[in-house]
Amino acid sequence: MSDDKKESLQKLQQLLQSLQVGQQVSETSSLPPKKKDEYKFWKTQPVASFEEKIQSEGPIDERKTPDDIADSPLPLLSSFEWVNVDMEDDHQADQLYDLLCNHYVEDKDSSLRFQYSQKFLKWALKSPRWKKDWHVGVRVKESGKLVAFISAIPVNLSVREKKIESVEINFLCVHKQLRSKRLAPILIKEITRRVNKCDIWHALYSGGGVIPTPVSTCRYTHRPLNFGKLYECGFSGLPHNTTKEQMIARYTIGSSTKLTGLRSLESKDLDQVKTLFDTFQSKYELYQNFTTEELEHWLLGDKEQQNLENQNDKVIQSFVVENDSGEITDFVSFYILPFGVLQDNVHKTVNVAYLFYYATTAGLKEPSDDIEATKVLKHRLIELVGDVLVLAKQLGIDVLNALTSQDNTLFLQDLKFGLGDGYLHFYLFNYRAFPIDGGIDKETGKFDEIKRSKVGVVML
Ligand SMILES: CCCCCCCCCCCCCC(=O)SCCNC(=O)CCNC(=O)[C@H](O)C(C)(C)COP(=O)(O)OP(=O)(O)OC[C@H]1O[C@@H](n2cnc3c(N)ncnc32)[C@H](O)[C@@H]1OP(=O)(O)O
Repeated sequence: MSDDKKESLQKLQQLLQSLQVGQQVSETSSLPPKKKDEYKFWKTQPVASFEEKIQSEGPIDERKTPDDIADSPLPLLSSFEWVNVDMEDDHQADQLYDLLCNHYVEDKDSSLRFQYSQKFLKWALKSPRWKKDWHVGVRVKESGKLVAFISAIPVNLSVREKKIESVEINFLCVHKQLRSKRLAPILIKEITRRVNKCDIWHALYSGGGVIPTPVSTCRYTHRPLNFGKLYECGFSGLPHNTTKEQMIARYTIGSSTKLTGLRSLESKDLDQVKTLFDTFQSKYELYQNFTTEELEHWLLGDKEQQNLENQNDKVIQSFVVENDSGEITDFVSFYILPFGVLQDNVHKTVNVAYLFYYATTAGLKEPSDDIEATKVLKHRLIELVGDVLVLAKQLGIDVLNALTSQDNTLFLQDLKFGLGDGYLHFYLFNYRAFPIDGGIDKETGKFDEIKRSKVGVVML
């Protein structure tokens, strides 16, 4: 077959892929596209505007001090009250689970919704240096019902060469019956106030909808592991002229991992993993600087998960490759976050895993030329994530999702990840930054292994 023909066949396959896999959940997909002046809240906030030509990077607002910040929250309607949701109290953690389970992010046709378990939420919200005061809820005074939530956790970010003390904002949620009443801006102002009171002035957040102004945009991709179930749930469709059996065969994977020395990550590996990770991450333009304690939390789980009898029940799964000399040459991790199937279906959940952090020594030292180093890295990542597919399948995962961030575009196609229809936009609060490559072509939304992403953060 000529190269031209091969290329057009490949393009056709990619197109088919993008049509068939993944009704990706799109956060804030309810937001209609708006003209820039219609962002009534966001145009009052220290964020870059759409039309702005960034001249230099740095904070937007002039430096304030915590004393300049109001001591009390904005008032709510008299029937509601501000509360801290205590994630150490199972009953309150359950109320948050309930709110998110019924009102958080859904796909476009409301057929799937993220199902963050209590275990997951405790891990996500109680990372080192967490504060109860940053788990902000709104309750109905009379019934005590939790109807809205927003959270922050502390993070030490790097934006290119600058280190920025920040928070990561997540789990913004308003009960469906209270939507479109401008409660979200009040929650955002309140979390900003509480974070500013701690002398922190910047934040990282992400979402599926466009607001002013993404610093980077990545795309979701999906690798079916149980095509039959995904098809039955309506998560994946059948491409023209194919049968379910053919698709199942296409996505079949081996039953055992291939890398010699691959095993679960243990606490004793953390120092080595940290050194490896720091080196690997520093090539990105947006990444988090983790302490060893943070790495332990994010890769091994909180104490509750570390103490689980069956480690397969952990929402975070991490693995290392150890060579004959006892050196850790690679690590890779994924987290598990099911979707609840909302419509009447034989299946109640889709078991979804998301590729999380990884690092490898491959391509770091030898060979020295860039093209060769990339080939070595690509080859290793195909092996490493290839084994993740097997490990995830063994845990009963139906689909592995990955963004086009990190070095993912090097292996996505080889490992049969298909383009989803969801994007993830990354935002910085009170910080102007030049755009950061998200691994996709801005015009077509397709990924390209030549154009690698510079985004090294992964958000839950
Ligand atoms: C220094 C520290 C700083 C800390 C703060 C940093 C910033 C953090 C920012 C938050 C990062 C969150 C990260 C995550 O958790 S992303 C996950 C977001 N959650 C969901 O998608 C769950 C399902 N949806 C809902 O619960 C509601 O629809 C939400 C709560 C999203 C909006 O409620 P509602 O639909 O009832 O709307 P409203 O009438 O109250 O308000 C309308 C205004 O809100 C703006 N809006 C809507 N959705 C989002 C969104 N996802 N990020 C930022 N802004 C958003 C919108 O443009 C409009 O403003 P403007 O267009 O008029 O200007």
